Amino acid sequence: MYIVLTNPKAGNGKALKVYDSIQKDPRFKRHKCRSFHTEYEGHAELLIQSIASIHYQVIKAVIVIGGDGTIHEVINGLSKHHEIPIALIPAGSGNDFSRGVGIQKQGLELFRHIMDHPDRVSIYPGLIIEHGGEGHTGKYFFNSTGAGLDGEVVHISNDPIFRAKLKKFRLDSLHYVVALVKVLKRYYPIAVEIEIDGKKVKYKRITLVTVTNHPFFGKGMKIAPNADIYSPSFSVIIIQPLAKWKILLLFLSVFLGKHTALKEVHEVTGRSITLKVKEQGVFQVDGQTLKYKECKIEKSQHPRTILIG
Ligand SMILES: Nc1ncnc2c1ncn2[C@@H]1O[C@H](COP(=O)(O)OP(=O)(O)OP(=O)(O)O)[C@@H](O)[C@H]1O
Repeated sequence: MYIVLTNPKAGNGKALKVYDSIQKDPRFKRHKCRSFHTEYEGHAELLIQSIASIHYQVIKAVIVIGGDGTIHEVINGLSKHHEIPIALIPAGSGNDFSRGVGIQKQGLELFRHIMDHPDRVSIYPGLIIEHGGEGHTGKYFFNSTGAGLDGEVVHISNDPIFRAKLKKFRLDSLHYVVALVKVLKRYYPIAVEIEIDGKKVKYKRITLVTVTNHPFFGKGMKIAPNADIYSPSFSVIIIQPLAKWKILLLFLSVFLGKHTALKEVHEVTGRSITLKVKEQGVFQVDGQTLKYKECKIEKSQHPRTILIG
């Protein structure tokens, strides 16, 4: 049995169109695909957790139709079932994980490929665990996590009122750019202590720190040009304070991965990273925001099979 999980809101309804096309394909019935649609934020995680807890022995794969937010919920919902393969039919507005893992095909063609002869790759998701807070719970991530400017931009760009306003002016595809401009008006660099594989550095002021599994962030920006999802290490991008005009230059060059030429931008690799901010700060984790004071980031000990095409 295959579980097909669709977020009908992803990509402004694109996921629903993709689902409509694949459920008409004869393979859908032949391979015993069972479909579920998410109904609210966070639903994918709860839904897949309860489906997997009952049917884990017969699930051949979970096929996700959606974007980065949906796939993030799904890996966390499957945190007790590392053996279940996941496939993503990208239908979000950003689709950074799809770029990072190298998915080439789309929609119905990708579905047919996954059913007939999928390429199987194995990756180690990231795991972020809070230190010293109330939760002590971990979150898995496929893309990246970070604090500073990117946390603030994601925080604003996920605000439903902000998104509704952009939609009204048909600017929703530019939500990261508009959020960046908004954040820059009042943004102050943060103090952070970063420990990478046992080496600790205290920064009085940085613009952002991002720990990433693959190069892409915020709809195809090549934030960490040398990151590789198949590597056992993360890429860590540290950006020291920049003049505001230079942040815009950074923003323009990041799509080509050329921003690392700026002297304020550093890219290093590491397997075990601890981030400690002075006051509780906004972290983005796969485009969702969480508040931490201190957190540890490592690769999951369990590989996850991804079906791609
Ligand atoms: N029925 C629903 N109504 C409203 N929100 C939903 C629903 N189902 C899921 N969501 C939420 O929609 C959010 C966005 O989904 P997703 O990230 O997959 O699409 P996207 O934003 O278009 O793509 P991307 O993240 O790749 O830019 C997720 O955080 C998820 O929790």
